Amino acid sequence: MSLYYEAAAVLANTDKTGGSLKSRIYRQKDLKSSPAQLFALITEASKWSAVLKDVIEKCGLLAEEKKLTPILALLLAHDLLSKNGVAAPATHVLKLAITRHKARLSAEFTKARLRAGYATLEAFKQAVNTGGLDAGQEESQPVVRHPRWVRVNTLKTTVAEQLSTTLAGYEKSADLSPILTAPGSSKVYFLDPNIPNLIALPSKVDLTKSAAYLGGQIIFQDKASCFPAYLLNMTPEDGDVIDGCAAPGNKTTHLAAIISEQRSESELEREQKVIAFERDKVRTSTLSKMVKLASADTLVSVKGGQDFLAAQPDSDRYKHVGAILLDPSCSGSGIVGRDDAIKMHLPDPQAGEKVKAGRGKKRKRDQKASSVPESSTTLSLEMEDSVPEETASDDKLSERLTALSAFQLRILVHAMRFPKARKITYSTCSIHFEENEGVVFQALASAVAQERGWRTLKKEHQVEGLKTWKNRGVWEDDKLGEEIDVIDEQKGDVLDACIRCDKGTEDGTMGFFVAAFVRDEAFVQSDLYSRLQADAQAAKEGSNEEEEWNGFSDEDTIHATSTAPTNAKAESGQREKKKRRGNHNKTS
Ligand SMILES: C[S@@+](CC[C@H](N)C(=O)[O-])C[C@H]1O[C@@H](n2cnc3c(N)ncnc32)[C@H](O)[C@@H]1O
Repeated sequence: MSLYYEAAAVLANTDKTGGSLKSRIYRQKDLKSSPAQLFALITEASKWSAVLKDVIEKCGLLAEEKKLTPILALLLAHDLLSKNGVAAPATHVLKLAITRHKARLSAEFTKARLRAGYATLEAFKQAVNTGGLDAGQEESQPVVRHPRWVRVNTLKTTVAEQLSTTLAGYEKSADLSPILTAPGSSKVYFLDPNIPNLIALPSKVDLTKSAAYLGGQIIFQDKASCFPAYLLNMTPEDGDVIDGCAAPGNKTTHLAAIISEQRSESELEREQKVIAFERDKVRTSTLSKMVKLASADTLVSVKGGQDFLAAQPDSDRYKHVGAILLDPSCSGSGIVGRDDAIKMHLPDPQAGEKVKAGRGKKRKRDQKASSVPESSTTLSLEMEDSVPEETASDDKLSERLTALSAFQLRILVHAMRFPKARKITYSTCSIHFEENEGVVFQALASAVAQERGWRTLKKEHQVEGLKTWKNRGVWEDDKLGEEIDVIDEQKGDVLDACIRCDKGTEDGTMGFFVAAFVRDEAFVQSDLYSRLQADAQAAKEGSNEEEEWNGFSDEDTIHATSTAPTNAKAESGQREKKKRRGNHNKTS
């Protein structure tokens, strides 16, 4: 019988344990029931709770059964009425306490169904499962919800195919606002105008069990998270692309889809690849699964458990890398909880007394009674931890931002060292200047960026769907160190090149930031020339053995952004080579 007691204990949460419902259950070590069973019971019962609260109160169950708490009554009534019965031996005290009232509970349940306008139990279940009973509430006060963004995976299917299968019967909306306020899981969709193959659906549409989702034909990916791969604007001439921080792989598979779409149009013989680095071994397994499910495995080479910072830019392995997507670990401050916090409406223990007092009097039936009665006690349960990778903590925010931005700058500057790279996107799901524009300005001021000619991609040169995006970079005074000398004319251009998304707006996005960097072909050629010279020199000195790249230290010089790119490109390449050899010598 531990199932109901354990579920009730999780819900009562007397220890005030933090975190999502899922993490609270899965973190408990001494459970007798399976965590999956507990999670399912609680989430299912919560969907029915508005109905069951009413049913339990009308029966006066809690006044008669003193052994039952409101939570226990709700969980047991749920299994008795909408499942196959209570999962306990026939003589168990809890089972007896609920089954004694089965006839009255069933009768009230039927009345609730009919009041809500459902002729069959099946139809009633369907409405409850898809949030259809929320309609009464939402009519009086429309709630704006974060949409469910669905990227159609063009490696496996097309938008047209998905509209006629997975989304058959859905009506097209001309703009996003009806999606944001759609009650329950209304069958309406919006085709995104900025990102190709992206569809917005009402928040509560549940496609998790659809064949398309399970088969990798559609991928749940927030609109903003689709910006980096699209902004990179890959062409067949760009060669390979590195995803430097890849797991779980949303952007990796997006890149693969974009490359694949162009493959048919390309006359180049060499096939482009996505090289996906993921430092964390556990997250690598998620990445590999996602890549396979999306049918991207022939295009993606997963560098699992490998640190991008340790990748040697001059290595032959990366000689075709013309583009790099960097989406490093960040504070996650832009992430929107997937509006899937659930509410559990609990029955009022006093309701039985009122029922007894009122019994015998003719009750006026309200045919139009709301299917979601007002609740006196409601539990709100977060379903998922909203920050999947890192957990932001307010108290040490400034320290954390300093550490994160130092790492982000380091990884971005490292990407700028790949000799053939001519495009980079840098993104975070953070709202903080320090991790966003702050990193961009510091990267531009780095010796590597200046010597290699990196600059931000101007708004007017951005890919069609994003040059029209209005929300651009912001400036915050006194956030950059004094060594960064940003001159005013340049500041405006750089900020205009940066793209921001805010959460909770009519755009329906999470909080996000992305900037693209580019450099001219002359700089790329000059880098390659430097590399050839350095190799020749090294061969002459007889020290051309394989080296392990240890990266530059964090103390890499940062120059003022006003400095013009140097003409002495070959020399600068030599300097870097020497420095690299120096580092190697020190560590070997
Ligand atoms: C924000 S997540 C990336 C999300 C991913 N781009 C997507 O859209 O699905 C950052 C990932 O980078 C990984 N990471 C952090 N530093 C790394 C490094 N130096 N090399 C490779 N992976 C790294 C983290 O383990 C984490 O999985």
